[in-house]
Amino acid sequence: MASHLLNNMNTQQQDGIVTVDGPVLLLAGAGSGKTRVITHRIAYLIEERNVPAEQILAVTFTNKAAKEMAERVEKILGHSTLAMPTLATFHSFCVRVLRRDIEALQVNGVGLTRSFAIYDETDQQAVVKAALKRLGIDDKSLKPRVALGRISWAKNHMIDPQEYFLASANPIEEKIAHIFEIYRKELAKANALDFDDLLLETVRLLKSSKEVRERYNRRYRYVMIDEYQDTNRPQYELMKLLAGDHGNVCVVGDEDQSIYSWRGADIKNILDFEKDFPNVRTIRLEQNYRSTQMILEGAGAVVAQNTQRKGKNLWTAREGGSLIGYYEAPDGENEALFIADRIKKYLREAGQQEELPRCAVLYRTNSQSRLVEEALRRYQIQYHMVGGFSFYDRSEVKDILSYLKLVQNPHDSVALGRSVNSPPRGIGKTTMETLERMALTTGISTWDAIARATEEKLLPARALTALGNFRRLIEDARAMLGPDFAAKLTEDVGGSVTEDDTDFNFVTDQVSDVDGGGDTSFDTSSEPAPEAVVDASFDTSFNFGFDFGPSEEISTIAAENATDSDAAHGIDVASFNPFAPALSTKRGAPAKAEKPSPLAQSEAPSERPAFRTAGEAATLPELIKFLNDRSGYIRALEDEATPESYSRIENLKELANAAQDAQERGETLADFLDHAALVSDADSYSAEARVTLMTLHAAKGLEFPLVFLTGMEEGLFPHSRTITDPTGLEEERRLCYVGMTRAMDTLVMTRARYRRRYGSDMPESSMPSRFLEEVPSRLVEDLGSPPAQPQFGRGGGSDYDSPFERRNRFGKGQDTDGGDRHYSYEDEDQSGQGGQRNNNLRAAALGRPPQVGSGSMDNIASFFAARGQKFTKPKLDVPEQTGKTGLAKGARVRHPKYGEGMIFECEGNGEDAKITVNFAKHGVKKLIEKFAQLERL
Ligand SMILES: Nc1ncnc2c1ncn2[C@@H]1O[C@H](COP(=O)(O)OP(=O)(O)OP(=O)(O)O)[C@@H](O)[C@H]1O
Repeated sequence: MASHLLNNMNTQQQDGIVTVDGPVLLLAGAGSGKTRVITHRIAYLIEERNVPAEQILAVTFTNKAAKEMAERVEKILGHSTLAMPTLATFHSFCVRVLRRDIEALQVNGVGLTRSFAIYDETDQQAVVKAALKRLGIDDKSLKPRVALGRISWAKNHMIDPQEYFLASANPIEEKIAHIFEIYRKELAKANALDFDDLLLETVRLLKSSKEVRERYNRRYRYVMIDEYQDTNRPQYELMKLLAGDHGNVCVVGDEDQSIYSWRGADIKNILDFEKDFPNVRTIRLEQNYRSTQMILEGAGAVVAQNTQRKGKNLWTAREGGSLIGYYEAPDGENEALFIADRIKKYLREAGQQEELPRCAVLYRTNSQSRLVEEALRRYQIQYHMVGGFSFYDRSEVKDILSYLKLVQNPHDSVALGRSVNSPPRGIGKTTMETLERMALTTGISTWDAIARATEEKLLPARALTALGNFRRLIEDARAMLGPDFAAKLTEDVGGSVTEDDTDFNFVTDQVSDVDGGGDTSFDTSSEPAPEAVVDASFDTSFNFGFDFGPSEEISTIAAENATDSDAAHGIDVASFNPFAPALSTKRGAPAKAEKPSPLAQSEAPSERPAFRTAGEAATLPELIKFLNDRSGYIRALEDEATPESYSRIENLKELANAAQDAQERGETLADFLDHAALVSDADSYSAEARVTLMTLHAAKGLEFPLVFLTGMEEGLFPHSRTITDPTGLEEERRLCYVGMTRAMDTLVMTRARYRRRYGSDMPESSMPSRFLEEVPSRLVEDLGSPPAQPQFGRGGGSDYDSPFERRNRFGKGQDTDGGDRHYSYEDEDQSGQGGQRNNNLRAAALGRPPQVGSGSMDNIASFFAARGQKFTKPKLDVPEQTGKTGLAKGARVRHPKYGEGMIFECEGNGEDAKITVNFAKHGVKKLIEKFAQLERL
């Protein structure tokens, strides 16, 4: 059937789009248009096959990919449909399923409820630490992170604590099995799941409940799984369960881009798909539309060294292109400066031609970003870093999120542990230990332990008062989510309540809400909210949206009315939806709750009315503001009165903004917390950024006209952990392939001959990555790497002797324009007289003129001048200084790295004044005064 959706698609792509019935394996090489095929396939199902959108499910790995897919589908369809297919990540899909159906797993009413919490790594660590303590294991002999890694490994392989114990080969493994068991029980008690559990519990649910499974199979008639090569065992099982009897499952992947074995991904899933579904149709996408032939050939040559692959003949019509660039810097700093220089040039040149010049600097490990960041700052180049310290990881944000988690699920013991004394409210370690012991011995949650301790007066009066206040704070916040809260508030401020307003119904089905689907198999009928119990003495004096007045100690909800059950407050926190109007509109299914909330509009807080319609609960930003204030958190930060504490306050305000955005998207408290938990590193990628820094893992799926692949050194890439492990090494090679194939027009690979490791004073010599050797030399151009130097004071010989260099052109490029070039400013290690003399000797040996002032600012300037480029001295991101610090010859100084020394010589004046210092332990160093951080002794 000719369809406009097949326009501009090659034959294989067309096949991939129209083959919608039965199992399909789409083997898609890098840049071969798999995202394009998936999105067109979805549009094809909707437009040409008249499949209702809500019957389509596409699962990806990142929120970013899911979002992009949704946008692309909408664009292809040329309109936004009321019903959209479900485009979700594995984890978010599982959260939706569990938020709706997890209670089907309960046995005799025992089991997790829909208001379960999601534990992130910090929460998990807290549980593991407590388990270690309980077992009397020193956390230095067994690191919590290690134990957690093993637990996660076991879960990803679907091994339970007992099986783990039976298979354990040594006492450490046995201990981990015990920790695993405690960990499992603690999470169950806290009504919490970790990330791995989200998948495991969904699989368990779909396996154990035929009714639930069939409902999802009826709902999702067409299932697509992206990045199938990265699926682990639970994801594989989930795929099979979702494929159901209809078998309309299309998996898309590239075995050469499988890079997540450390997260349990099993490359066999893709290699064996044809065995799992004997009637599978396999389609190979082999035309690459992204990269030049040079880049593709280079990447292909690298990955061809792997044995675990099906093999593809990836080709491109983009013949030629520039050679793959290679630069070998003397050290990490110079590597970074080289990159910054190239980027500056690229942005200047490309900026005139391309609409949006974009480039990426890719590295194997996050810590490599530091030097590149510093160099970019020196060059005043703005950059965007993916995977830095996430907003949701900041301690103050985590603290307030813990309060919110507790409002959602008071049995979340980790959230309670985090918030109970933050800010300090006199609840000491001993009190908490007593409560935890009580919880442990009686099998109740810490929250319930507080109630019991209060009832039975098991703790000193002071502790009980403090705990009572804390408990009331949470109860008050929970009460804000109850329907009667608004009526109460309205009465108190003299507002009028209409009859219609009083029977507000909560929308209970979050799965449909999020999907926007109207499938009847997902009954979205509203459930009436249970009666709310709010004491008549409820204090409404705190003024929502403005100033929250008194802190917790004068909360007036009577303690006796603060009960533990969700129903007691008339809220079902899992299904509670304070933003029903937005939601109902989205779903096109008007409900009684549609009456627009005055507070659901984006008014500035100060413009909001101080009352609301009865039946309306507080909004999410109001709840956050209430907690910020009544917990005393903001006040404590204000009291600190430091720039740091003010910036923390700003972060908390930003959290309220995030909540406002969430509200406008129609999200519930549970959605908001889920979102905060599921935000991942890769999600911070911005397509508008001109310069992006990220790890190779995060770069998956992206493309850039210019890509730098840095740190191409043995031990760094491939990572030292994998060097003796053939399987690990193959994965590193795939990672290299992923990195290289991100480049569209230009690929530059760099390495440093010497690199500082583990903060060592002396940089260590490195060997070029074996992956460099695997790129045929005819594809490589040396970008002017300076010749290897004998390294002075570094204890290592020249790596010119490396077997890789001898065998490969990498690292032995012709130094076409002569000169011993260093992108170095202080070049402290070589600026001593001896170093200079030997550099010049080396230069002479290579038939080049001796250098003047090697490694100094002037040298850089002359280097650039020699290349016919204008050298603009970079402005550094450091406070301007006069350079006239009064340091003179003979003065004694201390340097942060070189220790004590005496000034030997001072040259120049002003901000570029240079100082030569004779350091007791490190000899003579020439430093630029304004950067040297010298302390006068
Ligand atoms: N038939 C086509 N004609 C023109 N351009 C195409 C075609 N198919 C794909 N492209 C372009 O090729 C590039 C790569 O496509 P896409 O991102 O879908 O590839 P991919 O297979 O998902 O890549 P990877 O797996 O490497 O991340 C995009 O810029 C896309 O627009």
